[in-house]
Amino acid sequence: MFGVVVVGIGIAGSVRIRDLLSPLQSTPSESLKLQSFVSRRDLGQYNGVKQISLEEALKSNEIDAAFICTENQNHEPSIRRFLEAGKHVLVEYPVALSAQTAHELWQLAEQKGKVLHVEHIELLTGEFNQLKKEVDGKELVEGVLHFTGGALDEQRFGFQSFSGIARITWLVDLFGNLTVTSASKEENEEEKYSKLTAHFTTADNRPLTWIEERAPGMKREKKIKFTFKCGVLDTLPPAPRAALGPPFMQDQNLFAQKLLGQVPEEELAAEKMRILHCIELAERIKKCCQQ
Ligand SMILES: NC(=O)C1=CN([C@@H]2O[C@H](COP(=O)(O)OP(=O)(O)OC[C@H]3O[C@@H](n4cnc5c(N)ncnc54)[C@H](O)[C@@H]3O)[C@@H](O)[C@H]2O)C=CC1
Ligand SMILES: C=CC1=C(C)/C(=C/c2[nH]c(/C=C3N=C(/C=C4\NC(=O)C(C)=C4C=C)C(C)=C\3CCC(=O)O)c(CCC(=O)O)c2C)NC1=O
Repeated sequence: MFGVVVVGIGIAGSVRIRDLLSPLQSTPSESLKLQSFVSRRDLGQYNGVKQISLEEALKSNEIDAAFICTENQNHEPSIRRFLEAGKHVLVEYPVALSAQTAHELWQLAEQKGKVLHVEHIELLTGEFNQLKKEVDGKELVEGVLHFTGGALDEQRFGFQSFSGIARITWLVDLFGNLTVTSASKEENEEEKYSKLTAHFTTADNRPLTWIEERAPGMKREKKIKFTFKCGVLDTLPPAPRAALGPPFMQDQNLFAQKLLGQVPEEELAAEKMRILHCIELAERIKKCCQQ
């Protein structure tokens, strides 16, 4: 059994608590035991789980792993403290807000011999599984991924290429490693409107464009237009419910498998490479926009 503490009780943190309290039967999640949670707010208890302070969590012998579900700005200091305290870490994406920090955090995890797991539920949805099947084996000519969503505060969630890392991850998982060719950002501070446009090329020199548009009240939605040699894909295929349960639950199982030593080294290495590659693209986009 691995004792777990959840840190940060927002949308993601409350789903984590729910899922930890009701693991799917006969899945690796059954080896996780939710012990307590940490919050800046004084909640006392939440769904029967007790609140403790961050210091108590770091010192506690009954806690083996922390789920970091706070805003992006807080990921780095939290991951560092839990790894330093000898705990395994699961963090909601993005792992960090700079490429250098991400590298340092992995180094620290390896030095401490602990698991550093980054949630990427965007790869675990029925929608994405279906899309991946459709794209598989087709030859890309060019593509666009356009995301819209509500405003996110950059102070708390970081530059848009980092908070939007899930879109970069989609493109990399579908089309392989990418190169950023240019990027720009439009903003209207009064209306809290922002639009990021990034251009990439694939290893075969095919162009891909990512647009991330955010404003208060804007509907959370993804649109695609992928042109292949054999035709155009311009709607996300209808998504069957994922057979393995909701995305956060699948992610929790993956983390438990890592703790149990059930994930092959090559898989861990490939995942780490993908995450670091995506963070490096995010960093490159940020630099282009700030030039
Ligand atoms: N909501 C979702 O569906 C998904 C969220 N994520 C990631 O999950 C993380 C959290 O996002 P949401 O839950 O949507 O945001 P949110 O704003 O609902 O929750 C963040 C929570 O963390 C708390 N918090 C911040 N700093 C803290 C600290 N130092 N100590 C304790 N608590 C602290 C805040 O008070 C807030 O309750 C982000 O990294 C986001 O990118 C990732 C995938 C999906
Ligand atoms: C309803 C309001 C709502 C909010 C405020 C919300 C926030 C939210 N959803 C995210 C991702 C995500 N959120 C979800 C799914 C969900 N997330 C949920 O809160 C719910 C209810 C679902 C259920 C379907 C998924 C699958 C991702 C990964 C990125 C993606 O594919 O869109 C992220 C991480 C940053 C990002 O990729 O944009 C945030 C902050 N999601 C929402 O749906």
